[in-house]
Amino acid sequence: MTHRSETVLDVQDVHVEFSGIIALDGVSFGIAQDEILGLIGPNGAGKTTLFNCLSRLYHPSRGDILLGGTSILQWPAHQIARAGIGRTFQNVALFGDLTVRDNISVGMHALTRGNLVSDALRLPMSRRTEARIRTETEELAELLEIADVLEVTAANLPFGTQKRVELARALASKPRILLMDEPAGGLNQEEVFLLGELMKRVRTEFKTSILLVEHHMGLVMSIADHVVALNFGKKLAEGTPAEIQAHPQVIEAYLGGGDA
Ligand SMILES: Nc1ncnc2c1ncn2[C@@H]1O[C@H](COP(=O)(O)OP(=O)(O)OP(=O)(O)O)[C@@H](O)[C@H]1O
Repeated sequence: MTHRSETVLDVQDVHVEFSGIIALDGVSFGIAQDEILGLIGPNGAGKTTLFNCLSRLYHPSRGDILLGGTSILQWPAHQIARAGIGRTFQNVALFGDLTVRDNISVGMHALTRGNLVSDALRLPMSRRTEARIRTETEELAELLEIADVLEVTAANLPFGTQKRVELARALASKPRILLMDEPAGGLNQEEVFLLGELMKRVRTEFKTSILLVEHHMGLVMSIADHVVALNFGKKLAEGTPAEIQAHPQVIEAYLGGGDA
């Protein structure tokens, strides 16, 4: 076992049931600071259900989820970015008719609040705030190698580029933890490799912990620091990628289910 630093997010004994089907059965694990944690498991293992609990779409019937020691279960889903949790979607959820610049800025507006009076009067943002958003948008675009398409309408971009725009938007709200739902889906081999490199750079530059739910084992095993394997709603194993790849029950779960 490698040493892991203090946890940022703690999943504690989470239990979710859908009219008799137990989707998660007492799952517990933690995500450390600046860590990329891969969450894997065969079809129906409970990955999406857990992801949806973390993004507050589902509410566990038992257990707790703590971010920086505070339960997130009181936060409504639409305020989760404010709580410090960013996310990307499996099929990319951008504002297709907005430019890349505006899509990224939207993520920053989630954090930028005027006071109640200026909100009520719908006063424009201060010039300083506008300038800051502009600079930060451009810095993010630079990092994610989309600076050359900042003024392009999002819907007109290739899927792989749209994914990077979505990642930039999620990072714009400066999350403590970033949830990524099958980011490799729909990408070719080279794009998956580039995505992995990008995620490592994001982690280093932003000090963001990343929870990666992913079927693409090559990606998980090459970039995750720590892996949690689920099966039938329970945690089967956790450890380094090498430990998980060699874990007899994990191998059995994948081979047994015919899912790789
Ligand atoms: N909304 C729902 N209503 C009823 N049952 C559900 C619902 N969502 C998930 N389940 C069930 O909960 C279990 C876990 O499903 P979940 O989608 O979380 O697995 P998964 O690991 O994400 O699978 P996959 O890799 O196929 O996406 C499955 O038995 C599934 O049928």
